[in-house]
Amino acid sequence: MKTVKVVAAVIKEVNDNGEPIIFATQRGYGEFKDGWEFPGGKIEAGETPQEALKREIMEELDTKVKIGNLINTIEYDYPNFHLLMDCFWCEIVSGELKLKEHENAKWLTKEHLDEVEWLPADVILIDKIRMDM
Ligand SMILES: Nc1nc2c([nH]c(=O)n2[C@H]2C[C@H](O)[C@@H](COP(=O)(O)OP(=O)(O)OP(=O)(O)O)O2)c(=O)[nH]1
Ligand SMILES: [Mg+2]
Repeated sequence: MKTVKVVAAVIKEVNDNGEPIIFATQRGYGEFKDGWEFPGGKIEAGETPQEALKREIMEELDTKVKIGNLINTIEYDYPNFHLLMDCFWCEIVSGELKLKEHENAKWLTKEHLDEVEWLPADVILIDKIRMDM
C-alpha cells in the first residue's frame, strides 16, 4: 500500500477568558468532505515538513505561521493508503485565517475538542492535544 506523507498545523491561541484554543477546519471537497481536520497537506518532493506546512497554510488559509514543536507523528491505515502525518504546534505570524478550501472552521477549547467529527486518523492526536494544550 502506498504511504502518503502529510503535515498538519495545530494552530493555538488564547481566548478572551485566557483559555487555550485550537483551530479546526472542515474539509470542503474530496473523499473526506465534511470531516474535520487540522489544516495542512501532502509534503512535496524536496520539501522539509516545516517548509511544506508553511506553504500549505499559506495556500489554504492565506496565513503565515511560525512552526513550533512536533506534537506527534500519526500513522493510520486508510483503505486505500497508509497515512504518515507530522503534526506541529503553530502560531499565527500574520493573516486572517481566510478559508480558501475549507467549508467551515472553529476555535475549540479543551472542553469542546469532541464537538466536531474528526477524521479517523485524528482521534489519537486529539487525546494527545487534550493532555498538552
Ligand atoms: N491536512 C490534513 N489531512 C489529514 C488529517 N487527517 C487525515 O487523515 N488527513 C488525510 C486526509 C488526506 O487524505 C491527507 C491530506 O491531504 P490533503 O487533502 O490535505 O492534501 P493537500 O492539502 O496537499 O490537498 P490536495 O491538493 O492533495 O487535494 O491526509 C488532518 O488532520 N489534516
Ligand atoms: Mg489540505
